Amino acid sequence: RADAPRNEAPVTDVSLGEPWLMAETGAPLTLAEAQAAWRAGAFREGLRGSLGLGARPHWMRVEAHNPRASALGMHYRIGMSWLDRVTLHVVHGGSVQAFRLGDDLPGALYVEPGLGMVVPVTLAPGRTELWVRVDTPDPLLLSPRLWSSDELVRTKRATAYGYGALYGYIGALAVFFALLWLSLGAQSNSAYSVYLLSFIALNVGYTGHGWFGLWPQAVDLQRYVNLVLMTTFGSAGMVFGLRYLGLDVTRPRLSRGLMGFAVVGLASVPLCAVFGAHEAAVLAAFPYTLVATAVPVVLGGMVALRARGQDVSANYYLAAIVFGLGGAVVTTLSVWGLLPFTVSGFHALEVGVALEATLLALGLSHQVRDRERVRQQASLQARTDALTGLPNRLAFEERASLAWRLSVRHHRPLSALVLDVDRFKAINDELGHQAGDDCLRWLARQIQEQCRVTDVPVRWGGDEFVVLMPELGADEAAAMAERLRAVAQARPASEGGALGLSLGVAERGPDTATLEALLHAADWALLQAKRAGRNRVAIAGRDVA
Ligand SMILES: Nc1nc2c(ncn2[C@@H]2O[C@H](COP(=O)(O)OP(=O)(O)OP(=O)(O)O)[C@@H](O)[C@H]2O)c(=O)[nH]1
Repeated sequence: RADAPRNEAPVTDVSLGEPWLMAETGAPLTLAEAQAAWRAGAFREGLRGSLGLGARPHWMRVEAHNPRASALGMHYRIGMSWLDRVTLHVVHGGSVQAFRLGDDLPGALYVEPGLGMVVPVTLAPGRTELWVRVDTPDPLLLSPRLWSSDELVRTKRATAYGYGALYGYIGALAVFFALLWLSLGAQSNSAYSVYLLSFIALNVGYTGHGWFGLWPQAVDLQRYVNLVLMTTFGSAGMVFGLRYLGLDVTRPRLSRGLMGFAVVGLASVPLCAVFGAHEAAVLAAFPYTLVATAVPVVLGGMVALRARGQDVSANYYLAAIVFGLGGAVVTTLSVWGLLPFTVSGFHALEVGVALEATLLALGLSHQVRDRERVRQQASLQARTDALTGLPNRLAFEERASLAWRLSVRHHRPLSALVLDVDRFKAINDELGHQAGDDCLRWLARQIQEQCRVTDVPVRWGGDEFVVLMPELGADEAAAMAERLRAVAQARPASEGGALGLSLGVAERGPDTATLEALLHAADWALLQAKRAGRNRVAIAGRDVA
C-alpha cells in the first residue's frame, strides 16, 4: 500500500465535484469505453444514496480540483468496505493510475474500519478525474469523500474512539448479564447477553473492522459473514424477546413457531453459501432480518397492551425495542437504498441499540428486583402462620435459638410461656369452625399486643401458643401471662365473649440444659394449670394457686 505524501497545512482549497453515475447494461466496460459513454452523455448527475441490493455494476465519475502549484497527497473514500469488485482510475491529463480493490481480493486492501474503502491518491495541480467501477451483489453504497492525511488521521481517531465507546458499553453490559445469568440463572439474562454480542459481531462485520483486523485473507468468509451476522442478530433479538416476555412459557405454540422461523432464517445464508448463490443469500438475509427485528415490537406491544401498561418490565421492553427497531430499520433501509443515505442514517442502528441496551438493562434489573420480592414474600409466607399471621414454628426455631444462646452466654433471664384455650373444642362445636378461627385470630392479636419486640411469639399448633421472653424472670412472665388471661376473660361480647386460658410459665434455671427442656417445663406447668381447674397461670416448680 503506497503512502501518500503527508500534508501539514490544513487542506481546504482542494474540492471534490458532484458524482456522476452510469449503470453498465451489457458486458463490462473498459475505462476508455466508460469515458466514451461519458462524452456521449450517458452519465447522470448526483448520488442520492445506496444503489440497492443486486444492482447492475456502476461507474462513478468525480472530479477533484487542486488549485495549488504542486501535487497534493489526499485520501479518496469510495464507499463501504463490503463492495466486492472495485476499480479506481485516477486520470490526470494523459496519465492514468489504476487501483484494484474490494472484498473479492484478499488482504482487505484500502479498508479503513468504520470509514470504508479509502485510497491514497496524488492530485496533480488542476483537475483530476476519479473513475470508479463497482460490481457487487451487496448493497451498492458509494459515498465519495476526499480527506487530507491529517483529516484522515483525525477522522480515524474519532471513529476509533466512537467504536471503542460503543463496543465497550455494549460489551460490558453483555458480560454483566452473562455473569448475572451464571449467578442467578434466568434465561432472559443469557439471551440478552447473546443478543448484545450478536450486535457487536454484526457491527464489527459491516463496518469493516472484522475484514480489516480479523479475517483479511478469508475472502469467502467476508462474502457471507455480514449476511450470517445480520440473520443471527435478528434471530437473537427474537429469542431474547420470547424469553424476556416469558412467552416461551405462556405462549409455547407461538414461541415454537417463531423459533422455527429463526431456524429457517439462520439456515438460509449458509444454505445459499453452499450453492455459491451470493445474490440469493443477500435477497434472503435482508428481508428476513427486517421481519425478525419487527417481530419483537409486535410481541412487546402484545404483552404490554394485555397488561394495560401495568407490566413495568414489558413497558421497558417495548420502549427499548422501538429504539432498537427504529435504528435497525433506518440503517437497513439506507443501506438497501430505500431511504436517502446519510451518515446519521447509517449510524442509526448503533445509536438505537445503545439506547435499547440501556432500557433493556433497566427492564432486566426490574425483573431481578421483582423475582427477589417474590422470593422474599415466599420466604416470609413460609415463616408465617396463615390463620393468625404470627410467626410459625420454623420462624420460632430460628429466633428462639438466638435468644437462648444470648441468655446462656450473658447469664440473662429467659422465660417461656405456653398457653392453651380452655375447652376450645366446645367453641368449635357450638359456634362453628369459623367462630373458632375468629377466636384464634383475636387471641393472636392480644398476644402480640402484650409482647415486647424482643419477645418471640408463635402459634404452636391448634389452640396452643408459645411466647419466649428474653430478659424476663418467672414472676414477670407470670404477670404478663396473668394480663393475657384477664384480657381473655374480659373479651367483649361482640368478639364472642369470655374466653378461658390456661397458661404455664417456666424460667431458665442453672439446670435447664436446652431450650426444649425450658419449653417442656412450661408445658408441664400448663398441664398443672389445666389439672387445677383451668383458666389460671401456673409457674414451673411452684404450687398452682
Ligand atoms: N377453628 C379451629 N379449630 C382448630 C384449629 N386447629 C385445631 N382446632 C381445634 O382445636 C381443638 C383443640 O382441642 P384441645 O386443645 O385438644 O382441647 P380443648 O377443647 O381446648 O380442651 P382443653 O385444652 O382440655 O381445655 C380441636 O377440636 C381441634 O379440631 C384451627 O385452626 N381452627
